Amino acid sequence: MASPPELILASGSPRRRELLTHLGVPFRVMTSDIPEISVHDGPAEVARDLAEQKARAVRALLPGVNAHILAADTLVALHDPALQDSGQSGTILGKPISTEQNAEYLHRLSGRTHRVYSGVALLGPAGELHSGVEMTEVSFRSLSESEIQHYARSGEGLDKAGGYGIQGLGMALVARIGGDYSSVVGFPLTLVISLLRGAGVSVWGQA
Ligand SMILES: Cc1cn([C@H]2C[C@H](O)[C@@H](COP(=O)(O)OP(=O)(O)OP(=O)(O)O)O2)c(=O)[nH]c1=O
Repeated sequence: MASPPELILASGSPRRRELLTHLGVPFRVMTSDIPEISVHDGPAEVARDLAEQKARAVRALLPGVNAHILAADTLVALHDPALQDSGQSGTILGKPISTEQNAEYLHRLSGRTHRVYSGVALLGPAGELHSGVEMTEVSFRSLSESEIQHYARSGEGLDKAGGYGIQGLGMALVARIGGDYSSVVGFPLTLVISLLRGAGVSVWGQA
């Protein structure tokens, strides 16, 4: 009887590792560098495509290994209707390169609603690829300059899309969210569970 495929998390994110641990499925972590892709699709397609690229990049490091490879990508897109006319709606905010840029992001998010997209890809041992995207709307309260500077100087936002972490100090920036919280943190558990079960992986005792 062939052993079942192992699960590999193609991510260096400690948050993704922690969230996957909640599902109780044994896994190991492997990372790779992917080329930043410039696609002209919307943010949902970019997130899905980057997740698929991450999974494929780790698969390339493991030729012939009997494994499911799980990857994700999270991005923040401005969405406020008030930005429509200025053409800014849909603008993607990646990880800030400095605390100054982090503060600039917070100015753009302050008092507005934006969308967080998390793409997830699961690449099976025979190359079967299943993926999906989860969108959560996040509304920031109106932030004062000193609050923006205080948060940017904390450094919490520097390794996070949009320059904030809802699971940390960033919780104090948020007025409300509409949708999946785990997706904002970077790993939409509902989507991950459905992809894993779809591939025959048992989660919480149910395949
Ligand atoms: C919006 C938001 C993003 N994030 C994180 C999730 C992701 O880790 C990160 C977005 O960058 P990603 O490129 O999605 O992921 P990563 O570089 O951290 O890790 P890897 O590519 O190896 O999987 O931002 C939070 O932790 N909290 C938040 O509130």
